Amino acid sequence: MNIQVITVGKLKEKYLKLGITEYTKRLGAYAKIELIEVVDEKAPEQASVAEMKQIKDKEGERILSKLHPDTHVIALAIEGKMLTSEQLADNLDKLATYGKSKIAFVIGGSLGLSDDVMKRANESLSFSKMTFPHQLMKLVLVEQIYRAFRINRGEPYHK
Ligand SMILES: C[S@@+](CC[C@H](N)C(=O)[O-])C[C@H]1O[C@@H](n2cnc3c(N)ncnc32)[C@H](O)[C@@H]1O
Repeated sequence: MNIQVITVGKLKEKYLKLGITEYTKRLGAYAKIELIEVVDEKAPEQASVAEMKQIKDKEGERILSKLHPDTHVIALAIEGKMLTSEQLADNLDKLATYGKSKIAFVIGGSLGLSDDVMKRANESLSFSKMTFPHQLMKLVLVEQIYRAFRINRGEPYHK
């Protein structure tokens, strides 16, 4: 399975980089994982609704340009569907069974994902009703993808 994790902006915090690198390395035993960072747009402090839409649209175009037409896209969104780790694992297992070998998880920038990205997404996934910074979300996501593969292999993983 080829998994893309697409995020907006450059990851700067060292502690997040370390965690993401660690889980990406572990995931390498199960899948081909590609971390893609698209350039973010500078958002003014007091952006109008129109300016915010413009920013999300520009970032969205960059995200969409990274997606192959065959890719099954899972957008991370607060208002998306909440799953248990076992359900996420089952979801990935079913996608593989149906021949979906390209999966992309997409995380929005500070203003979230554009309407076009949400329309392109095959499903949306919520990690809770709380708002997480996008870079921290990336770390939690790669850990959960790793956990999903361990669950599907029946391998021990501390609860
Ligand atoms: C700082 S948040 C954006 C907040 C923005 N106001 C919104 O409502 O989308 C940046 C990105 O992190 C992801 N994210 C943050 N919290 C999340 C959650 N609880 N579940 C799923 N994704 C989340 C989403 O992809 C979001 O676009």
